[in-house]
Amino acid sequence: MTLSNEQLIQIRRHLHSIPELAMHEIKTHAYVLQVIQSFSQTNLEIKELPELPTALLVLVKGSNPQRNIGYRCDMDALPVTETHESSYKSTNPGVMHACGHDIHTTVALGILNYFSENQPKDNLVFFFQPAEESESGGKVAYDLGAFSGDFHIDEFYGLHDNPLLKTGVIGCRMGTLFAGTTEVNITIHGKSGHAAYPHLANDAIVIAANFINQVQTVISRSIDPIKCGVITFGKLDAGVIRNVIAGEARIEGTIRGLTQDMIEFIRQRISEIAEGLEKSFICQIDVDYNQGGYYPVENNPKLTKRFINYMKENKNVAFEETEPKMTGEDFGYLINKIPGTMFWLGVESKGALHSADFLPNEAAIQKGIEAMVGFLGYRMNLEEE
Ligand SMILES: CC(=O)N[C@@H](CCC[C@H](N)C(=O)O)C(=O)O
Repeated sequence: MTLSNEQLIQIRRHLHSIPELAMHEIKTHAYVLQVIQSFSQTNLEIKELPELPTALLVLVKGSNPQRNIGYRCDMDALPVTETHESSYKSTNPGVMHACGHDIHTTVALGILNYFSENQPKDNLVFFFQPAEESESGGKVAYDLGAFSGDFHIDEFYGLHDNPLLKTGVIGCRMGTLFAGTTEVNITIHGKSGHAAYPHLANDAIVIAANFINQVQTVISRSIDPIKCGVITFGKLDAGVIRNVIAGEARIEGTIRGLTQDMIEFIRQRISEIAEGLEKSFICQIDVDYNQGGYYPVENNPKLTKRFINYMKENKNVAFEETEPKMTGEDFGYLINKIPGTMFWLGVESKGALHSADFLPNEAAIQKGIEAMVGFLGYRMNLEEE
């Protein structure tokens, strides 16, 4: 049975009501599996990964396969408390689909549903991925050998929703779509003490303040202004009470650049600043970096040219050429290994990605499905040049 627009919206709303953090997508995985099991199973094969139990792969067997085409969606949510009131509001306190992965998953289910009813020519491999926001679920799956044998992938596609594009618009570009990122954790070891005796302590909060201010000069003063980079510290923990000097501070952040060279340059400058502060404040500063799978999202030239041309020429699709953005994605790792294209789907929300008032327009779901079903049909009928 082909899912109606109403059913797709119900699926999205159910997913929205059960958001789960990276690597904990247990209810989401069970629900997605239940939806897939309601589809015609004639040409479907489901693969689970015991070492990555919230992931799911589905093969749709083609009628005359020349290749395996992959389609990936991510399923995890964020530690954000939703502000919008609705009948499908998050039932998991403090967790919200604030990045639209509920939309991504529903679009993937819609495309899969279509091809379960209309056998494709090529094999299609759907990857329902856990842990995009952290912990690199895509990389973990790849490194576990998920995309091997019948589930190998020759070319890979995936989307991200975009609140700044009009609903249903497909956005893409040749080259780099998203930045590469690196998570950075800094622990400052000072010495705690009485608020009245600062000379007998070593205030980790003062060191953290200096560290944060100095690091901001990396972007404003160390990098070529024509190129770009981002350093955001989203979390700072220090101290226990107003009249005890903090002995330790912990800062968590993310570094972004459109090239791997830029990311490495920023890392080096942060380490140099930490070393300088260790000397000037006579303290110890540990800096840990973790890039995981968040490589720059570099679209494959041949596949992306074909994708963009199709979207531009299709009268039912509104296409926009987009600028690179500093968002990260571990799809960057997957398309570093397997040629692929990532694109945006406009969802026109006043609230930004990662914000408590993110409110995507659900009408984008059907548009995304139609654009991708159309593209895959076209791509499968092309003779390979
Ligand atoms: C699309 C999006 O918002 N992706 C996340 C990816 C997280 C990357 C990693 N955990 C980091 O923080 O560096 C993003 O924040 O851009």
